[in-house]
Amino acid sequence: MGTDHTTELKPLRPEDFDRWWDHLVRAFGGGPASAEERALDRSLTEFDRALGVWDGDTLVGTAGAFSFRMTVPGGAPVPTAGVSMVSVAATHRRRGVLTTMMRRLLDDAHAKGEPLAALFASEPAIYGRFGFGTAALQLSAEIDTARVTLALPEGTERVRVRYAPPADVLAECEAVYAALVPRRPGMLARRPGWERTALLDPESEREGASALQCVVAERDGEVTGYARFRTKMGWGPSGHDGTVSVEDLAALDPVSGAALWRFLFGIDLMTTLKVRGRPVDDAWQHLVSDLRRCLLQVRDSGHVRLVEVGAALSARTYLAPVDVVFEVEDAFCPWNAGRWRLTGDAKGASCERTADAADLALSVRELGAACLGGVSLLSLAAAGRVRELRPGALAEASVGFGSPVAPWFPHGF
Ligand SMILES: CC(=O)SCCNC(=O)CCNC(=O)[C@H](O)C(C)(C)COP(=O)(O)OP(=O)(O)OC[C@H]1O[C@@H](n2cnc3c(N)ncnc32)[C@H](O)[C@@H]1OP(=O)(O)O
Repeated sequence: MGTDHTTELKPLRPEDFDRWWDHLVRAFGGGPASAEERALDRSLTEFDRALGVWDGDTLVGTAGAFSFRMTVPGGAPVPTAGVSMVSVAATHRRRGVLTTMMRRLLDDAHAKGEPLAALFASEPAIYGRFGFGTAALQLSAEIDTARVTLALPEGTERVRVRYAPPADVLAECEAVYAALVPRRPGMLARRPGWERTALLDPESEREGASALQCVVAERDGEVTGYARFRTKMGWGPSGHDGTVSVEDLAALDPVSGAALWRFLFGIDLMTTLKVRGRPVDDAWQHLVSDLRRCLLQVRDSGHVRLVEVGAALSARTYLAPVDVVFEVEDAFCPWNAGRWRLTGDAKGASCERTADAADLALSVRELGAACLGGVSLLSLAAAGRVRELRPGALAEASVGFGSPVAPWFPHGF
């Protein structure tokens, strides 16, 4: 299949992987990339879902999909194409190479029966045209731990926190991660091997910080949480001024989480705690004495596309009863366009084709933004992106689509 007169889209052959990966690294600025990362990416690449665009013998485009299952409101794991590895040579930009690759990736996901596709965007402006909506946000903070204190829940003192080499406790940490997957929309069940991405720790990317460190939380001898982090020493005019940067933290219960945060807040000689890529409703915000001194920032995280509207909306549950007809616009995946009746509640849902009059009109991008429960249809309507055609339908759908837990994408891909 050609993208223009000279280029051709082909599946990635294993013998072309190194060129393909080098192309991707160059498109992302050509920064240092370790042999370890290359080998891990190779092992995670699903060659039957990876694409290259060639101009003669020259590789000019890369893209691929990973087979995840993503949690939706209600807890169901929904097969999801994790779109990734997108790069187009600067010599061939803005000629439709990405568009051709996205066409193939979404057609393949549709043929496989995956109701959803998801991605992390290098630039949020790229993917709306392909029907992706910003479905999850992420929180960063820079906490002044010399002044901000924690109020700990009862029982925190019974949690033991111990250092462990990150690789030695990988299986226990992955078990904690897996137990958390059903609890939050956006969480990804992933194939074995993905857990190793958390261990990548090339010296060239540490910027003067320590190697990756890990502590686990234990209750009654069981691992109930973990934190992976780095420390970086600093000395200012008035003395110690070190920084702790949290890479990853997960806990099965409130006291295990509190014990891990207490540990991170209390490391001697450190005065700043940096966290990034956290859920917007992360619990530590309710433990701190002074949220203002935590310098919160929010940005987009996961972008979601409904590959199959009916299957995607019937896979989740709804906080309150919903019975609405959507008029959906979807120029890129026209099999979704038209009217769908969604009926559902907290127990389950169905979403079928209908000839009935529409209650709400919107594009598939708005459904992508709203489907994990983190973006309200009402707020999209306030921006003119959803139109209410039956009075009351907007409030009804907005409440139903909500989620008590903020959606969050646990890691990049
Ligand atoms: C999921 C991921 O992997 S995210 C990583 C994406 N990769 C990168 O950021 C690496 C550096 N950038 C690139 O490799 C390329 O510039 C890409 C992949 C972003 C775009 O590839 P191209 O082949 O130039 O895109 P293509 O020509 O198909 O563009 C399709 C449309 O998107 C628009 N578009 C492309 N890139 C951008 C952008 N960065 N910002 C806004 N719009 C964009 C084009 O203008 C075009 O619009 P049109 O249909 O109205 O004419």
